[in-house]
Amino acid sequence: MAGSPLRQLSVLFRYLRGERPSVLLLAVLVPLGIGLQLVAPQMLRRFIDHTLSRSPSDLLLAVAAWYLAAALGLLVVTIGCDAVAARLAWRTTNRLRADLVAHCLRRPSRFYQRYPPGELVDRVDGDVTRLAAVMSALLLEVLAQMLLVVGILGALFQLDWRLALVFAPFALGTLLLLRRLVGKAMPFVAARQTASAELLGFLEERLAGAEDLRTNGASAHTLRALETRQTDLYLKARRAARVSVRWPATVQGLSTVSVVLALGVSVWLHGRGQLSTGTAFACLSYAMLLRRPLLAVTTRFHDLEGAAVSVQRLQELLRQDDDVGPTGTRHLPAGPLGARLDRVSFSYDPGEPVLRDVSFRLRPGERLGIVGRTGSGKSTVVRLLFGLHQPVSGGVSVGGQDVAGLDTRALRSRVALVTQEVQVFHATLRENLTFFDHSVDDRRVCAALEEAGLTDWWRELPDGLDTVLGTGARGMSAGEEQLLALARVFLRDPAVVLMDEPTARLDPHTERLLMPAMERLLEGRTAVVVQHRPHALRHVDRILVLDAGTVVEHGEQTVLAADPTSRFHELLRAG
Ligand SMILES: Nc1ncnc2c1ncn2[C@@H]1O[C@H](COP(=O)(O)OP(=O)(O)OP(=O)(O)O)[C@@H](O)[C@H]1O
Repeated sequence: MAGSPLRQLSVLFRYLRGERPSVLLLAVLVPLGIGLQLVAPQMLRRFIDHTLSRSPSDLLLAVAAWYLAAALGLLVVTIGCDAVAARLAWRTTNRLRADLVAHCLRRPSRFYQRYPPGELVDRVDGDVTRLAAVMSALLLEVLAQMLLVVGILGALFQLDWRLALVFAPFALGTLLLLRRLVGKAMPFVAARQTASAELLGFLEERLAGAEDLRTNGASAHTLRALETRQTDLYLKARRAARVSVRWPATVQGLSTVSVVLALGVSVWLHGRGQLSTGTAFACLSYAMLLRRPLLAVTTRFHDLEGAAVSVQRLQELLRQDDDVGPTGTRHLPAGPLGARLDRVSFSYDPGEPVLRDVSFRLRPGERLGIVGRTGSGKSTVVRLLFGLHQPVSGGVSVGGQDVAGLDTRALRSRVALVTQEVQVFHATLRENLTFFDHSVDDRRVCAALEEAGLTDWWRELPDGLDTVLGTGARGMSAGEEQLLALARVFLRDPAVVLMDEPTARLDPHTERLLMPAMERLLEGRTAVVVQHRPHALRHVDRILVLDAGTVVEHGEQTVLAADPTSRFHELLRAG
């Protein structure tokens, strides 16, 4: 938690670069507002002194008119400043939010294992919103109020240097105190925000699994766990509030002392005939005015510390630069593509290898089925071919090109991955298939649905291709969702199809219904299909059996199935 809040927040100024007109406008409005605030006590001084010296009423009226004009001007400038600063804050933080979302969209699956969706939402939205609230406060209250303090001291000096001498140590002392205290509450604020994000992550996970929790009788446990987390958040929030509240109270006390001091010095100088009544009144006005910026800056530091912690959390997120795909620039040749693993070893973390010396070669159009016990490394092979990970040693290639050297978009356009997880977006059926690419012709969309065997289903939908699917809209069965995933692949027409247990969450009957569509999809394409149930691998040419990351069998499916001594035969028999 190193660094002061202001240093942490300075990273936000990068986002101010594109906002020159608003920044320039603020650069004019803020000093103007400060000038108007400083000028008001001077008007009062003149008014009082002219009144006491019985000056002509025209002069008094003119001073009063100027005072009113200054007050009105200040009102207009304050409203203008607030509006420009709020707009600036929203525009800059919206850009920050967009950067964060773009960054998250590039992250691999392990990033989402590290940050559950609820916690990510708290960072991408909660932290950014906290920053939006503070950006305007930062611009207006911290910088402008500091300027106001300097302006007041200057005005006092101009009135009488002895007055300035009384206030300068107070203002300086307050600022030094603030400097010492700034950042002290940050560890506590960080603990509060982490607890809050964890609570959101917990809620998101438990509400998403509400049905499972209810049917398995785990609701009471969930409520108890919620209470524990809420208590933790409450205790951390209370601790942060206690630490943060210390110095507004200190500054409040100091500023009261300064007003009493100003009053005493003014009365003393006035009594000795060295200060006019108007000047004494102006001095008191400045003393009151000085309280405002110092108190505002002080109380705002609580928010600023919270914002600085948000920036730290956002920076931590932005530092996660483990990219989701290969970073190369090469493209794949047109036409059918082969695939190859050449003596590949791989481990997720430094430690036990997950794959050891795995090799196979697929000619264009050839289909490989991978079977093996749970945890034997089947999905890892698929992820390597999809460019989600790089091997520790050995080579992974598609179409004769090393996957690591390929352009990610080029790879994804020719290689498709189907898993058991199907994300149905809250969007129309058409958008769910085209991934929001509105240039795709409806005829191609319908053809893809037909290939997937979904024609009867979608024709029954109330709004056809415009029917909204997903949460809160038209629900789908697990089988229909899986067919939708196949239709997405048909639409993209890739050369290589990778399937990672696409039917794992389906019952055998639904799985059988899906088989014709899967067979159509694999026809004429190079494919790697991972399946737990070896019976579901009818449509592949070759079989590779993995055991603890090592290839223990590899051959033609028909040959292995017919050989009673083979591992594959044993797996088939075991069912
Ligand atoms: N993201 C990850 N980080 C660390 N270890 C992982 C990760 N994903 C998988 N593993 C580990 O790597 C090993 C192989 O996992 P993999 O998912 O490839 O196995 P699998 O054969 O597909 O298993 P299953 O049949 O259960 O899906 C397992 O021990 C697993 O715990």
